[in-house]
Amino acid sequence: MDTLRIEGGQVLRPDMTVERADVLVDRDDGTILDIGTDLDADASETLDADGCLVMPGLVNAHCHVSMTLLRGYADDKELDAWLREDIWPAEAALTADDIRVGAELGLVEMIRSGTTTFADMYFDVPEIVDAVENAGLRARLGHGSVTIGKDNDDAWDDIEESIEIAREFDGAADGRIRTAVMPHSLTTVGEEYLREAAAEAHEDDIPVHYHANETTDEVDPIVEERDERPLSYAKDLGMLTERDFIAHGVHVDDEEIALLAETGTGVVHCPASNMKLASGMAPVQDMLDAGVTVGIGTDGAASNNDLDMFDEMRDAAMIGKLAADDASAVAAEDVVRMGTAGSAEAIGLPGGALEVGGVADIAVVDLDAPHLTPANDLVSHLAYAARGSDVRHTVCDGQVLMRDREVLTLDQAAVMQRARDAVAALRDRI
Ligand SMILES: N[C@@H](CCSC[C@H]1O[C@@H](n2cnc3c(=O)[nH]cnc32)[C@H](O)[C@@H]1O)C(=O)O
Ligand SMILES: [Zn+2]
Repeated sequence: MDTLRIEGGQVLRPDMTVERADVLVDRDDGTILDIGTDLDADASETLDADGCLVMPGLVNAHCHVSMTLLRGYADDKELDAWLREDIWPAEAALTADDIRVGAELGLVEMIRSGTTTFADMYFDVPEIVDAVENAGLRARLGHGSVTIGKDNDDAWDDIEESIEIAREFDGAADGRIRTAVMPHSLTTVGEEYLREAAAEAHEDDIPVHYHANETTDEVDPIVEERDERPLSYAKDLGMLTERDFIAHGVHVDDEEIALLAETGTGVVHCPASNMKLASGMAPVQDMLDAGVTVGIGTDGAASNNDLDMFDEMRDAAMIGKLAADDASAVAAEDVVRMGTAGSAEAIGLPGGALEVGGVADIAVVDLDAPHLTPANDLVSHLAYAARGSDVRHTVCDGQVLMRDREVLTLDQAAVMQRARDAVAALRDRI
């Protein structure tokens, strides 16, 4: 058997306790064979975890990965103006090659910061599928559709593309890639398109993922026009089911929180994006109390401006306390759970916990740093003090994607240079 042993570290268990243990991985099927001390099998490969914390790979549950190219391109604006004035015109000029290199840049960034799994809404998805397949991550990918401002034929074409992409690539990369149908949001996609997209997705057991209740500008028109809250509208459209997941959920009232809990719909909290675009503060503690499945996502790099899930967990804890006006809200354990198991559950992919028989999606965090000293509480450190750059090794599906801070599946320097060149050419075109 082809095995990998991660040895000498401390291991974060699903109940958020930490114990000294080695982890033995079956590289053939990508699962964890054993966790403990004195594992006797001779491993084909070892990773040194002395002085490190071995934790589940982080799960970035909402991203637009190729937006790394637009990092710092337009800042300091609220959502609607930012999208319409800056982002959508720039995205209209992106080529398939740009999408590819932007995705690879994002994947390098994720691997370097211990993210093994992500959910992504973008376009030119075949490029992203191929990049993910080669880079070795796990992902739920989809084509984001917008219908406002388009004639009926173009609108249906965009919806059809989302459905076809989802059908074509579900199960790609030996099952590491799953898909979702991804209408952009409840206000940028018209009612008949949303209804059809959800019906077609669910016919094939494919989830629906969309932005919802991100800003009051998005909520108010729905309430005015329909006299119902956005998530009640989404439920009528058949888009609020156990397999579906929404991004943001900032402006949700108590009834909508109850709907999310009842239907089992996942919510992806994106704290940095919500702060940067001044969208608002999501009532995360209220959602957790109601039993809603909550994960964490970075959103695109242009509204963050990085893909570091450690930053995101800290932001989630901080803004969660402010929103609840309670320093005990959204505690360290809660954010670490949300950034791992909560995200995995929300997007319907395996991972987020280190368990025998579970997938071997693992981040090894180097604790030998001034900002992680002393080791009073390692879960606290993951939530409040660690950074993506503390990650030393990253493993996904049993394969080592980064060893001793060297990314093995992508040529980091070449990807960065191609990204710089792509953006120089893009700026000339715009
Ligand atoms: N097919 C669509 C593209 C949709 S992809 C998903 C879109 O979400 C956009 N996006 C990024 N961050 C956010 C956010 O926070 N809220 C809403 N949309 C966002 C992103 O720029 C991208 O255009 C089209 O042709 O316009
Ligand atoms: Zn988004």
